[in-house]
Amino acid sequence: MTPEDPRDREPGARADASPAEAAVWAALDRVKDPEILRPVTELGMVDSVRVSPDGAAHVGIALTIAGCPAARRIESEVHEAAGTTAGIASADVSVRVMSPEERRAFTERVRGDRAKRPQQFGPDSLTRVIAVTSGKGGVGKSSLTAGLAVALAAQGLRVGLIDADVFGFSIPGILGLSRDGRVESPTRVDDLILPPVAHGVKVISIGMFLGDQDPRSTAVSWRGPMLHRTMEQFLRDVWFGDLDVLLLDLPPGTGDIAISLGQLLPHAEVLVVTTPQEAAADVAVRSALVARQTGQRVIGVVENMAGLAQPDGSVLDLFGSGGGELVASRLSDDEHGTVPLLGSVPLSPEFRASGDAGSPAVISLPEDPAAREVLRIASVLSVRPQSLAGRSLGISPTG
Ligand SMILES: Nc1ncnc2c1ncn2[C@@H]1O[C@H](COP(=O)(O)OP(=O)(O)OP(=O)(O)O)[C@@H](O)[C@H]1O
Repeated sequence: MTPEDPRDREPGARADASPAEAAVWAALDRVKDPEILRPVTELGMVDSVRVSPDGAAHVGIALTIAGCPAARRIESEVHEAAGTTAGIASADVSVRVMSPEERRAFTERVRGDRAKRPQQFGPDSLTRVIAVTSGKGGVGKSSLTAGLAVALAAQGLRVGLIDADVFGFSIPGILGLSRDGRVESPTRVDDLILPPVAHGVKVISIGMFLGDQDPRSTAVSWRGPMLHRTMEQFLRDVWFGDLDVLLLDLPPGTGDIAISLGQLLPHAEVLVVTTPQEAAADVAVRSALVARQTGQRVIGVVENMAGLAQPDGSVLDLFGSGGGELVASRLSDDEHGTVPLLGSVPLSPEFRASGDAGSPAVISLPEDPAAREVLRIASVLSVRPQSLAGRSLGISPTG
């Protein structure tokens, strides 16, 4: 046989496909790995496609691990894609687990050769990094960070979110990745850590690394060096792929994490969340000044928990008013320019309830006044601020 002899080729391989098989391959091009967000065909996960004369499609796939939720989802989406291809009467999918060699090749295909890999989010990275900070706890920083991340992803941006609030990690709950005391954990393929994806956002949280411990009753009481190492590992070993935006939910205040992240990500931009309470302004300003000391740039202030609309049309300013404006003006000076108040998110019981239910209001209740304001702030953020006025992020929406 000559090398060109078709009988030499792998049975079911794409190069050898009949028209019906080619149609199934094309349908499988649209099935994406739910964590890597790239087509399973491109990732080498489809072994073979065969269509018998009676229109039955037989698809063989190779997964890194079997039985995990992502694996079940890939299997069912492959089945659905093959079964609904025009001209296909029925479909079955056979699944096998990759060998260690195949897994190694897979991880290299995903992130490139370790030695040649650039540092994720380093100075040359095109990813915009936005750290969200606040002076006090409980001002809604995590809720806003999660809402902004989901809203940016809904605009078609590739978004990652690191929950660096080690003492009060609440992002998995808000994004529906935590149920009955169990937090969805990242998938590990050898030394590749793949973050779970929620509402289009790749999410990593300290709450995902507690093993069997219930996050509701587990306290992370680590000292500075341990926290620093964890943040370093999040930035280095968790594979986010090419992102347009990485959001970081910082713990409130000016502690070890804020300083570590300032050192690890000196080019990050900082968003300050505060309440309308003027008395809270000092502490919010201080959290922004720590970020500035490490070279980060404060791009704006968001006021949260502003006036609650009453049924009679009046507005109840539960936490006073003017706090956001005050923080923005205190952070504006000749050296740093004007720090804008990017928005004022009202109190909304529905916004809180949807966060508690793990279903962010920006998706489940986009007409809610708080959700609407978060969506508006996200659209302001997706255009570079003042110094590069009007310039878009330079990215194209993902399909
Ligand atoms: N605009 C809003 N209207 C009503 N409730 C809100 C609003 N924003 C946040 N909340 C609620 O306030 C509580 C605190 O919010 P969140 O956990 O986001 O605060 P935080 O600043 O991240 O707190 P910490 O940093 O201490 O973890 C949550 O129950 C959240 O649902």
